[in-house]
Amino acid sequence: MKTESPIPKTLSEAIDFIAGYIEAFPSSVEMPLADATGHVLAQDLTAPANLPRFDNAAMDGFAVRSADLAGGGTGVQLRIVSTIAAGQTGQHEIGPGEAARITTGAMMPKGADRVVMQENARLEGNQVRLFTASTDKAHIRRAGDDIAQSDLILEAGTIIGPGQIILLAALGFQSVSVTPKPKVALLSTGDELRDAPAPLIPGQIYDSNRPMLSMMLKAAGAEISDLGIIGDDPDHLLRTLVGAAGDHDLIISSGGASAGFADHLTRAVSQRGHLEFWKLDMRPGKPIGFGDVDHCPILILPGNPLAAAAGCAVLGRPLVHCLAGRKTRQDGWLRLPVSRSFSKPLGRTHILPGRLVTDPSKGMTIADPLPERGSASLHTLSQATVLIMLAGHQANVDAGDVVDVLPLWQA
Ligand SMILES: Nc1nc2c(c(=O)[nH]1)N[C@H]1C(S)=C(S)[C@@H](COP(=O)(O)OP(=O)(O)OC[C@H]3O[C@@H](n4cnc5c(N)ncnc54)[C@H](O)[C@@H]3O)O[C@H]1N2
Ligand code: MOO
Repeated sequence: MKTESPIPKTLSEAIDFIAGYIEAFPSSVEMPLADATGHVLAQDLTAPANLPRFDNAAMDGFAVRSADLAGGGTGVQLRIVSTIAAGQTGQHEIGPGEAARITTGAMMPKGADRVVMQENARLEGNQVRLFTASTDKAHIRRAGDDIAQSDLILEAGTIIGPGQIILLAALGFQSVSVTPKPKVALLSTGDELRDAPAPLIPGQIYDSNRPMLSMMLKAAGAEISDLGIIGDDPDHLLRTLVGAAGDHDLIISSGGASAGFADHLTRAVSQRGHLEFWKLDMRPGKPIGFGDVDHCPILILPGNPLAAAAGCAVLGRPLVHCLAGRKTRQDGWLRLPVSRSFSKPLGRTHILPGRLVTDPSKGMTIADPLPERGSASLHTLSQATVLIMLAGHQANVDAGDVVDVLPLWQA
């Protein structure tokens, strides 16, 4: 699948390219509410009922008629004719000179148009004396004040989290229509890689990218097929990619992305598809590539762990989000002051692993780059919580300048 768009060279062009390239799933599945967290809503939802469902008391106290409080209203004595707890329906209509004892959330009785807090009342047998003014707050939550029946409550493309679950639960939804999770095939390449507990001979290392990428992509909403480690054998690699392309929505690889004699990925993609872009003007992550194998999109991440993590955060996650139909593309990016100054070549995006810290002088959150250890540093990755983005157009960044910051491990 070759597109006519210009070939992306910068990270932001690559992000835009991917958003234009990927089409969200047209299909949907019905998901029980209890399992829906992390899924993306497939259709707009409207409210089947008002919220609150009925006029109810916002405070524990006494439901009364405002007219009885007229003329200053302090020290007014009313007769208690009923008690209404949350969950009960008030049977009595409150008449002149009458009050109902009521709890927070209980349905307002007919006739009453305000609640006097019990802190402003004194019980005197079956009477209550009220110390309040008719200008005080009414303390009633009106039906439909929060959400009106038929209101659009959640748009297709919304990611379902606890904030959406509480609303859906309150409206009585038991299930929702969501897009299926994108099926992502994940592989590592390199003859040097082994999975623990296999013993290592000199020259070999354990595959650490794959477990990290798997967690990052699952958190982003992907269903992962682990294709394991593929050695530096071009035929085996091509067979693996073609096999995965048939029943996955996306392939993500790490390693073998650059131009060394054992780097076969870009060639494999060119044989069975199209390499849309390769090599971005960014550090780390320069050899990142993107294209398709038999029409299945593939993101080729570099082997260096920091480059793999950064590439997954800036391009892998958005790819999964696009496939799942997630609406907001710039999800998660923050604008924060950076803790120290930097100089870098104009035109190139620099991604610095860092942490969020509090600026002691201002008490504000700022982004603090970790000491430079190179893009193979697992120590750095284990300490980092954010990626600090120094944009291509910035040659000099001073301490306090506001930069783009992306939480590294977020969903
Ligand atoms: N002559 C050049 N050499 C390199 C260039 C270059 O432009 N010219 N670019 C460097 C940069 S930048 C990067 S990033 C790496 C990326 O190369 P590859 O994607 O081909 O990655 P590999 O060579 O396969 O591996 C690089 C490094 O990472 C280790 N690795 C690979 N996979 C894993 C894994 N799953 N878990 C843990 N570690 C992994 C691998 O052993 C290597 O040490 O190329 C530079 N070279
Ligand atoms: O750019 Mo490589 O991607 O430095 O590690």
